[in-house]
Amino acid sequence: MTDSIYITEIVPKDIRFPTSKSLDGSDAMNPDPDYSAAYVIIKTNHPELEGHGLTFTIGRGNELCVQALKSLSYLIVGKPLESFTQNMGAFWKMITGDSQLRWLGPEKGVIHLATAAIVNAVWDLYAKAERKPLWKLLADMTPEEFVSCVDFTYITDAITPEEALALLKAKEDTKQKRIQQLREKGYPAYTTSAGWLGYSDEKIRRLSREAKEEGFTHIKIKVGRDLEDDVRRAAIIREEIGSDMKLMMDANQIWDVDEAIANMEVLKKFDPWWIEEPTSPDDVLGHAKIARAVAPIHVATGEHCQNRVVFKQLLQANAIGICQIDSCRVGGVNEILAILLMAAKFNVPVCPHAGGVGLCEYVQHLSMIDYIAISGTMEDRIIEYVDHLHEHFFEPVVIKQGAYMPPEKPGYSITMKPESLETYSFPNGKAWSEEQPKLTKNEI
Ligand SMILES: C[C@H](O)[C@@H](O)[C@@H](O)[C@H](O)C(=O)O
Ligand SMILES: [Mg+2]
Repeated sequence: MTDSIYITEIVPKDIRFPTSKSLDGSDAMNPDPDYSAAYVIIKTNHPELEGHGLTFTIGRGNELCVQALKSLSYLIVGKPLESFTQNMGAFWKMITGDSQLRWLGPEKGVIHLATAAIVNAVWDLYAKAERKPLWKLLADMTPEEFVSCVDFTYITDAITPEEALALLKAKEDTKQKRIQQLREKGYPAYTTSAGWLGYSDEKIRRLSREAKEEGFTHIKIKVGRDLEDDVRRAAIIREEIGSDMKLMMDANQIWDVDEAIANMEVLKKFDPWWIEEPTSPDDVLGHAKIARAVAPIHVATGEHCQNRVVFKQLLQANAIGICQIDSCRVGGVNEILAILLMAAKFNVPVCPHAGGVGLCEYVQHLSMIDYIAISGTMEDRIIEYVDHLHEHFFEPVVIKQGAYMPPEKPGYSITMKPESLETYSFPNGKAWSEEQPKLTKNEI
């Protein structure tokens, strides 16, 4: 039905949540994030049909992404949706290929974050027009259609379209079984909500206990501000969760390479499953050195990995044991599919970065499509879950017994409620224009 749909306008919005007040989301590098979204609504000639998308930032500078969205909008406004959906790979190349805008990246930074918001909004619109959740839209594609969504530029030395096709064809016959499995049991989640760096020891203890009671089997803790603190906090969490549950650690880029190796030598006694972002996200060889030194602890990274090329190098250099795709750090669904295909070829499990605002809503679709059509397995795979801000979405994630249940409404699950968009609009929404009292230390 996409042929009669025209894109008439895009409406960008600067949305910010004052999460820094309660230190939700705090880590060694980012002590006081305000979870934010450069949000975009794609309007069409059908008033009831809109595409929604966002890119995640942590507050100041969100306006730069909003401006970049406006700059990109001329590439889609006035065009029929079908001109994109008939070849989604070509659509992505067009959006990232405007030479003047490309100069700002290429394919990295603010312009790429904004690209993700627009690309994801087009996928949301496409899925809504087809009346399917995004994961199902992709699951119903033939391997040929699926491969045509991917731009293989710069990655053919790691995976060719023919190899991708063979990989997808090998999973084709068993897709339905996995869809059924997902609908029955969901996709396992881990929680980061217990271990933010700004939380008190008592709060960490309580939240770890609650996470275990809620059925989570994996929990992530923030490290990196102070080694002694890390040891104390890890000991508290291990005390609460016991030795069966998996514990992951996230340093959010705070260490130099040798420092990461030395600190993990101390922290390894808590049996971490992975160390996430141990150093600069651009340092492929540094990650590889750390990975060799800390094995069998895995190195995980990706939330600040700027594009498929850097993911390719991380995989080629054996620098990561866990591939952490981020739904809007790279250029949206199409580029994610490229990374999922490469990770499957290199046999590296994908555990997406989520949390933020809207990231859980997004990434559940991506892990599900990885399971249904690409890797075909959930072994050593788990989706991050953070228990914040879901109430602002029309179709918030559903977690049952520590697992994400597949979304069933059409689209990419990212549509926010109008009242939330209004209240958290920056700087004039009520949440920002009315004086908010700061929380006291005890309330945190
Ligand atoms: C500032 C943010 O909350 C980060 O701490 C968060 O994305 C984190 O790295 C994560 O892995 O969830
Ligand atoms: Mg992280």
